[in-house]
Amino acid sequence: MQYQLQGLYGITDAELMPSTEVMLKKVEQSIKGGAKIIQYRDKSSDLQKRVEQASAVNHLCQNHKIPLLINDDAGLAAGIGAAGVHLGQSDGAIPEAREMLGEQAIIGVTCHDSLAFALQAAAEGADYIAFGAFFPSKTKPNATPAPLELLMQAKHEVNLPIVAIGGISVDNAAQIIDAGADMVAVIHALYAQNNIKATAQQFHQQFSNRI
Ligand SMILES: Cc1ncc(COP(=O)(O)OP(=O)(O)O)c(N)n1
Ligand SMILES: Cc1ncsc1CCOP(=O)(O)O
Ligand SMILES: [Mg+2]
Repeated sequence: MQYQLQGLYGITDAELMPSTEVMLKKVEQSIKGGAKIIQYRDKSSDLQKRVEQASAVNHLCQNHKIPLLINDDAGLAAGIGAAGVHLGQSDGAIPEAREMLGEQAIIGVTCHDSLAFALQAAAEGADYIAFGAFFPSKTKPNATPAPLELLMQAKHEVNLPIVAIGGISVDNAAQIIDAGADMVAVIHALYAQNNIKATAQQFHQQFSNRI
């Protein structure tokens, strides 16, 4: 299936979603509010939990025709038939992930604050590039800071959809989108909210204003 790589990109979080049931409810609310891509991100080594949760979220996403990407783990993505994988700079090679997942899979790559990483990811066959953190992140306080101007520069120099991540909220998303981001990836400012659907709608609105 061809997916639209634009809009709100929700990323799951083990602390904000302490059970699979809570995870499914929160992710569904975000999709109903307009999230276009979901990532399953769990940094634990509990393989059984990871398989169970990733499979459950994958079913939910498939029902809504939304792609689920698995963070870090192309093997898990292949095992549960997810739409793709998100790879950091130390999470394995793009060609190997492509081999495991196939031509249709979405492979996203973390580029931190580096245009050189982005150009390399593009040359190796990535489907999107991700920069950040653009703002202080509650989820990942030590993430490399990235400047807003990088988005505009990448827009001109790399022919791939761009994800911005790190401390993005409904209050600062507009400047990120104006600077050239095609997607905003959000954890805390989405999934820690009481009304996740309404928050997702607010993010979605900021993209709709520009389409
Ligand atoms: C969409 C998106 N962008 C960046 C990241 C960060 O990936 P990585 O640098 O590998 O860090 P971890 O998320 O694995 O801690 C991401 N997950 N998603
Ligand atoms: C995984 C990751 N990589 C850079 S910042 C970040 C966390 C994003 O979470 P939040 O939206 O809560 O800042
Ligand atoms: Mg990673």
